[in-house]
Formats: sequence, structure tokens, C-alpha cells
Amino acid sequence: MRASLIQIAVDEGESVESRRRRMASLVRGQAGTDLVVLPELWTTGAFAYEEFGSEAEPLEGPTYEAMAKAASDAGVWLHAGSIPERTPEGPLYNTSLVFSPSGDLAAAYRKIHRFGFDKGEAVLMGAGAELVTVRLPETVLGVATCYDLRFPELFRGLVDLGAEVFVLPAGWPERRRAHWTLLAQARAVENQAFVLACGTAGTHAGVPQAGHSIVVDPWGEVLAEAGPDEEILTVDFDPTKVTTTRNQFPALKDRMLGLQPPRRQPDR
Ligand SMILES: NC(=O)CCC(=O)C(=O)O
Repeated sequence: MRASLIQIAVDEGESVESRRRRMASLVRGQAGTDLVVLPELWTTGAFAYEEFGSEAEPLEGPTYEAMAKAASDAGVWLHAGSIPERTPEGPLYNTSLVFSPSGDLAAAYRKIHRFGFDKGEAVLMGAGAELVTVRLPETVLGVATCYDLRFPELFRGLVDLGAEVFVLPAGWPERRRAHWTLLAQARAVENQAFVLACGTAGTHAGVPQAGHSIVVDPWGEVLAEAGPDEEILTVDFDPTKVTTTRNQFPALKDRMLGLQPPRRQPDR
């Protein structure tokens, strides 16, 4: 399989509309690739909290329309990163969209772990509650977003649903780049799965972005890594390596489920 991760720069100097047009054209340029992956909240920037409300769009809004068309023009599976989704019920969600090569929506995933502790995304957006996988002809994708990378139980849940390739759009800051690389490799090794993690470049809301989109194989080896600037990272990988790795080193079979807390010791 060939995958391309489009690490776009999200800078305040460019309007959302211009970046949307530019992204559609970059996706159209990926014809011949099987799977294209975009970053988290690339219309606004993941840290541009003040833009979330004004730039939020319904699920089938302008980004959906532009990306559905770009996917079908290029004939690729497109993980279109995420949008700030406005819902009729009220809350915003950080929602990822996955399109098939015919431009149909194959899946939508609302980010489960919101970043910011008691501010930012954590208070402005609602939390998703459903794990999402997408069946491709060659493999099964497991979908997660940025801060989710820090929560291994989510990825185990995706493995239990059959995921072999984790696709993770992100807007990860330069300040914690070491965690990004380490956690991407950890999720790959512990789950014996591929990790395709696509971040942003540039600086928005005063937060320099890490870039360094990365593809890791089920043995934890880095197959490709971008630099800090805008870049399209293209990689060829063999999804059957997941089954081979899981058969040759069957650590997932040794999972001990349902561990109990320690029994209380009697007071002496
Ligand atoms: N957009 C995010 O989820 C940022 C996550 C992050 O900065 C971190 O986990 O560190």
C-alpha cells in the first residue's frame, strides 16, 4: 500500500478558505496513492481555540464537500483529518472524516480525549464516545486523534475491533515533540500495528507545531519521518506485516484481561 501524509502549515497569515482550496489541490495531486492522511483541525489549527466557534461547520459543511470531491477526483481513500463540527444539539466536536475513493463518507470519528485540562478544547468541545474502524480492501484502519495517542487503552480497543493500521491526525506542538515520536512507536510496538501519524507545520495561536509526521511499522521501526516544515510524506508499506508480526511474536495472546485490584490485607 502507498500512503501519503500531507503535513500542511497552519499559519494565521492564510485564510481558512485559501487553506481549504490548497489542501484540496494537494489531495488531488495524490492520485495513484491508496490512502491520504491529513492533520487534525487543519482549517483553524488545533490550538486556535478562539476560532473554533466561528469556523465550526456542520458535518456536511464546506470542508466535507471539498474533501469528498478531492477524494473522488484523486480516487483515493482519504482520512481528511478533523474539523470543528457544529451539531444541531449544541456542542462542538473535533470530528475526523474518512472518505472512500468514490467520495462517500466511510466514517466519522469524534475525538474521545480532549486536550487542555480545564481550558481550550477540553471545555469548548464535547467528548466522543465511540471507537471507529474503517475496512479497506487491504486492511482495517483504527482511527484516533492527537491527544488520544497518550491513552493506550483506546488503541487496545481498536485492536479488539480488528484494527491493523492506526491513523492519527494531529496538531502536536514542537514543545512535546519527543513524546510524539516515543508514543507513536509505543502504540505500534505494543499493538503490533502500523501507525500513520500526520501533524501540522507552521505556528498558530503562538504555538509552534512539531511537524515530524511519522510512519511506524508493527516492529516499532520508523519507516518514514517528515521534517519540521510543510511536506508530503509518502511511504510504501505491506499491511500483511501485521499478521506476520503477530504470529511470529504472539505477545497479544498473552494479555491478562480482567485484572483485579489487590485483596485488602487484614490489619495486624
Ligand atoms: N491537539 C492536541 O490534542 C494536542 C495534544 C498535545 O499537545 C499533547 O498531548 O501533548
